[in-house]
Amino acid sequence: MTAAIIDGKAFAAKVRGEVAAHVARLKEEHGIQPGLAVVLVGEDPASQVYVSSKGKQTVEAGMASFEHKLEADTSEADLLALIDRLNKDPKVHGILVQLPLPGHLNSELVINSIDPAKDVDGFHISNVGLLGTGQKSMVPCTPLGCLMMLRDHHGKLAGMNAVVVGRSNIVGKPMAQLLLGDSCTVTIAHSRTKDLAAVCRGADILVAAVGRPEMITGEYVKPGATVIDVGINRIERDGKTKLVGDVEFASAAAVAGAITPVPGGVGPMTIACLLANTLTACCRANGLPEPSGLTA
Ligand SMILES: Nc1nc2c(c(=O)[nH]1)N[C@@H](CN(C=O)c1ccc(C(=O)N[C@@H](CCC(=O)O)C(=O)O)cc1)CN2
Repeated sequence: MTAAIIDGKAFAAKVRGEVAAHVARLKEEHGIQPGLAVVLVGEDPASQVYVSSKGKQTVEAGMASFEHKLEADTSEADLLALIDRLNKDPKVHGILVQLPLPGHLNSELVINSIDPAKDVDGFHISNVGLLGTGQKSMVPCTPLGCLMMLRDHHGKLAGMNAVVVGRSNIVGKPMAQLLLGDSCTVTIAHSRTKDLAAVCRGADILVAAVGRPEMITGEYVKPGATVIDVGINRIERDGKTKLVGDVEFASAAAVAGAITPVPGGVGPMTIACLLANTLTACCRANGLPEPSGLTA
């Protein structure tokens, strides 16, 4: 079998187009412009690229972008004071603190200081609890992007066996909650799961979010399964730096029914869903109906 490629880049462009159309209507009919504030602490090169893409795509969607770039040695008190100002700013509907933060800053404390209604990353403990209990919340962008691609590919997901490899708070756990919300039978597997390959071979939907380059090979894939690769790993190969996922693409694609590539799969959906979440937060803040198809 040769798998169909799920084109995240094209799908993300479609989502961004839908967001932009909603934003234009919000402005025309209500005089409201959604605003997103992104906070970057330090100079991590990958984070700088992601933050700059976020700012560019926010503006392209017709939203206001507020970028706050802070020195790597910024104190926790100064960062919390900035978040407090953004929480109170009516022009700001979404706040995102780019991760990872420098080691001297307490990420949990910082994230939990964001107003949950403006927490467009969906990482605040209140949003985690709301999602876990099936209530309306802000949903983490990467898992939301994966869910959108899966729904687009399969239609209904009810009754499918889903295995999520990875138990991070940012991807693995919320991904499992979302799949459960769509009535999948969900297994969360991880580095200490016994016979991981056999567990994965039970999956109709296999989500790889382990953070280990190309760990999931074709041996882990059930024939015809849909494989979603969340990994973004930079490796050295043949003297060059290469971006690879957590899935060994060639061997997995030979067995799977559908697969997301890296790059061009889940990654672009992360920023598209950030824009969708900012729009959703703005609609909620103004008591307006939420855009359909752009939330979980
Ligand atoms: N506060 C947050 N921090 C981080 C998040 C997040 O969702 N919220 N996720 C990642 C980084 N990230 C967004 O911030 C992100 C990662 C990758 C991509 C992407 O489009 N990747 C491309 C490849 C780009 C490249 O060459 O590096 C792809 O996969 O095609 C977008 C956003 C960690 N931090």
